[in-house]
Amino acid sequence: MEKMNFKNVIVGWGKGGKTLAKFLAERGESVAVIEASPKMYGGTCINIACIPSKYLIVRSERGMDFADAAAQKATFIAGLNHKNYHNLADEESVTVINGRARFVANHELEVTAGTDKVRVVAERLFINTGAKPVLPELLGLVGNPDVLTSTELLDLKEQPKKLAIIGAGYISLEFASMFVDYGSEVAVFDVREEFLAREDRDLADRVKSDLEARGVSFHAPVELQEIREKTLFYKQNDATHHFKFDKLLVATGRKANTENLGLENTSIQLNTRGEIIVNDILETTAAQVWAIGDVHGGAQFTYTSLDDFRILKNQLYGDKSRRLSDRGAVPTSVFIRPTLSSVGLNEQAAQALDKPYRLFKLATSAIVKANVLGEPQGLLKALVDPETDEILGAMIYASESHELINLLSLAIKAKIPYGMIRDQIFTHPTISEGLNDLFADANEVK
Ligand SMILES: Cc1cc2nc3c(=O)[nH]c(=O)nc-3n(C[C@H](O)[C@H](O)[C@H](O)COP(=O)(O)OP(=O)(O)OC[C@H]3O[C@@H](n4cnc5c(N)ncnc54)[C@H](O)[C@@H]3O)c2cc1C
Ligand SMILES: NC(=O)c1ccc[n+]([C@@H]2O[C@H](COP(=O)([O-])OP(=O)(O)OC[C@H]3O[C@@H](n4cnc5c(N)ncnc54)[C@H](O)[C@@H]3O)[C@@H](O)[C@H]2O)c1
Repeated sequence: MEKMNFKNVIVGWGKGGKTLAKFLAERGESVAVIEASPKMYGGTCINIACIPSKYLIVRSERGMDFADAAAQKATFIAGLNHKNYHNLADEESVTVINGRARFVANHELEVTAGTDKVRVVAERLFINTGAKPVLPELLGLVGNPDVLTSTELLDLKEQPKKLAIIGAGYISLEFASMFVDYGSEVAVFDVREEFLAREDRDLADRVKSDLEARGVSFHAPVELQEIREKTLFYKQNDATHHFKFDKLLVATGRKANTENLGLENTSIQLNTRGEIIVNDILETTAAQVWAIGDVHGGAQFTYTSLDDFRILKNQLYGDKSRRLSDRGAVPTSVFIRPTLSSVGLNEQAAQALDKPYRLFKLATSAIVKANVLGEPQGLLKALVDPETDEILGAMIYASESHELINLLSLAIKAKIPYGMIRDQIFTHPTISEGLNDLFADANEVK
């Protein structure tokens, strides 16, 4: 069997890994990137997750027809995939190896593509294999052609008229918000009673009632019983109900992609959730082997995978000052309508930590731009440290909050006192100028 040797090998074309590969290539180091599927050049985000979903979401909000949006999306994503491939493959010192990698030893992999096999030996190894959907154990789920994960749903060419969704997390809410805008009937089922459990109740309740007002129905807590062809049977309040669907989306979380990776042949250890154990600088339990992105657990975002790259770059070529533990508050955005974004501590987290806070609240309807946009629904909240005046956390449920939250994230990191944002000049009319008002004395909740 052919044996290839490289200084650096990256397993999986994830966000952090592809950025690292480019960086290493620009330094002239030999790099191999092993990717299981040509459809995934560029990784999960651009091919089957963030980008295709946001492409379709934006067009649903513009009133576009689903089939047209889906066709345009397919062309757009094919272009991104192509661009991502060439971004690495055209580098002189990069070798793209097509096939599924499996460890045979700490620094040796066997890569299989059809009947072809090669051995790849690496001085330094970076595991960036991402995550995959968790499927609940439910009779009739596996093998049902109308039961889909987000990957297959994003590939549909025709709009499902009736969409059932199992799970009420990030993926579910984004798809629910999008498909009601395309005109589908959407019903969401969750085993957990509490909606968006990590959010403060005032915000979560508003998100739920706004989605309900737009036509999404929520059923929780339910006990899922079985799926028979295009019908979901579930129990709620001791009675059995059913929902007939065209397509059913399973969105019950994603788990680290470590199965069948041959890690039993190495000293790379997993935790009980099957995630690769890493230390504060992303080293696994094997020397000269690192893990990047979803595969090592924690927050599952493209931008945290990218930040893993920054840590590795700093640790391997910089002043070794960056680590996971200095990442600070990671902002998040759920791309529903309007967007729900947050960073840092919310009220329930502050209370759990016994952390004193001053609370500021503003209804989105008080921001003129939100009314101009025709999206006055929503709420802004911020927590401030009573001693230092620093912002502890912010939650914005308003149009364009996915942009605004990054400004607040920076303010938290830079320890900017809230008064500076209250008195900052912002352009008009914008959603950002709402921050002048949010932090005004009159909006402090005593
Ligand atoms: C529907 C959806 C929407 C999302 N929206 C957002 C969003 O808006 N914003 C956001 O930040 N995050 C979003 N996420 C999460 C985000 O997509 C992931 O957190 C991110 O892509 C993880 O990147 P990664 O670097 O860990 O690896 P990935 O990008 O997941 O890359 C892993 C790669 O490894 C390959 N691979 C796996 N096993 C092997 C093997 N044995 N051999 C060779 N190759 C292998 C895979 O084919 C894949 O290409 C979304 C996720 C989903 C599912
Ligand atoms: N905008 C973004 O940044 C974005 C968008 C989509 C996904 N993502 C990432 O992808 C990850 C995965 O998303 P997700 O929505 O699959 O997971 P999630 O963890 O956000 O939500 C899973 C939901 O499924 C429910 N659930 C679990 N088991 C169930 C069962 N057996 N029956 C019914 N309900 C069940 C949970 O109660 C929860 O509400 C997210 O955690 C996020 O990190 C990010």
